[in-house]
Amino acid sequence: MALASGVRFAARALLRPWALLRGTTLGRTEPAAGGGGDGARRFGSQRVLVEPDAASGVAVMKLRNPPVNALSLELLTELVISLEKLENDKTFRGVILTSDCPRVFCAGLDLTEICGRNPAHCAEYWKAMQELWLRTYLSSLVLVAAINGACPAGGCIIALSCDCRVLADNPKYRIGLNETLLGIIAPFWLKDTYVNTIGHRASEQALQLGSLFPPAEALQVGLVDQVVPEDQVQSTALSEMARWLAVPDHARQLTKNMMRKATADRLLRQRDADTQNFVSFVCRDSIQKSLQAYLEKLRQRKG
Ligand SMILES: CCCCCCCCCCCC/C=C/CC(=O)SCCNC(=O)CCNC(=O)[C@H](O)C(C)(C)COP(=O)(O)OP(=O)(O)OC[C@H]1O[C@@H](n2cnc3c(N)ncnc32)[C@H](O)[C@@H]1OP(=O)(O)O
Repeated sequence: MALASGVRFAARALLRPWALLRGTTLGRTEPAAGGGGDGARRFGSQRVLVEPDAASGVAVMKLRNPPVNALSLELLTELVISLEKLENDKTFRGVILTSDCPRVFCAGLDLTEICGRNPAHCAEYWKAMQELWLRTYLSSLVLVAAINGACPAGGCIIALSCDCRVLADNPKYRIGLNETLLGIIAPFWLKDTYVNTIGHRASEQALQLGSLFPPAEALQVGLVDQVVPEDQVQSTALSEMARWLAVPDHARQLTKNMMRKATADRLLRQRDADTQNFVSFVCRDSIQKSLQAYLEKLRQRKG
C-alpha cells in the first residue's frame, strides 16, 4: 500500500539529511546472531537492529536506544528508514517490532527533545513523530508488536499502530496513553488511534485519567490481543504473524487501508497545523515547567 505520494516525498525530503547527518550506519550488515537460517544478515543502524529471515519473509526489528528506548529524533528517523527499507524489499511481508532494552518496550517521546528546546527543534521533532506514526499505521507489511516491557504514551502509539499486540505478563509492563499525568494531552491522531482500538468510552476515560494498564486489564480493554509469559512473547508474535501472513497480501492490505485511511488522512490534511499546535502547546511556560518537573521526578526515582 503506497503512502500518499506527498507523504513519501515528504518523508524522503524530511529524513534523508538526518540519515546522513545523524551518524547512522544504515545498511551495515553483519551475520545474524545464531546464524538466522539461510545466512540471514542483520542490518539496521545504531538504534535499530533488524534481523531478517528471508526464508519466512519476516524480519524482527529491535529498538536499541538504552536505557528506555526513548523516542529521540535519531531513533524516530532510524525506525522510519529501517521500515521503509523493509517495505521496499519485496522479500519481506511482515515485521515483528520489539525491544532490545530490558524491562522497557519504549518510554515514549524523549522528553529531552522538547524540554528546554527551541520551537524550530520541537517542530522538526514532531514532524518525525508524525512520520513514524504514518509509516507504521499505513504500512503495507504485517506489523506485530512483541511488547516485552513498559509501553507508555508514544511507545503505546507505536504498538497501537501495529496490526496486533502481544504483551508479556509482567505487572510492571504497563501500557497506555498517560499524557495527562505529565500535564500534556494526546493530539487528535493519538486519540483517534486509541478510539479505533478500544472504543470511545474506554478511550475517553483512559485518556483523561492517563491510565497505564497492567497486562490483564490491557487485555480486557482490548489494548493488547494476547498476554503471555515473558519467555513466550517472541514465539507467540511469530505464531500471530503466521496467522496474518496466511491471508493474501493484496486483500489484507486493501482491507487495512479501508480501515485506516480516513484516520491517517485526517492528519495528512492538517499536518502543518498539527505541528504548529504541538510547538505552541509544548513551548508554553506552564507546559515546559510540567515537563521539567516530570523529568526531575523520573530522575529522582532512582535515588
Ligand atoms: C488545546 C489544543 C492543544 C493542542 C495539543 C497539541 C498536541 C500536544 C502534544 C503533546 C505531546 C503528546 C504526546 C506525548 C507522548 C509521550 O510519549 S510523552 C512521554 C511519556 N513517557 C512516560 O511517561 C514514560 C516515562 N518513563 C517511565 O515511566 C519509566 O522510565 C519507564 C517505566 C519507561 C522505565 O522505568 P525504569 O526502567 O525504572 O527506568 P527509569 O529509571 O525511570 O529511567 C531511566 C532513565 O531514562 C530517563 N527517561 C525515562 N523515560 C524518559 C522519556 N520519556 N524521555 C526522556 N528520558 C526518559 C529517566 O529520566 C532516567 O534517566 P537518568 O538515567 O536518571 O538520567
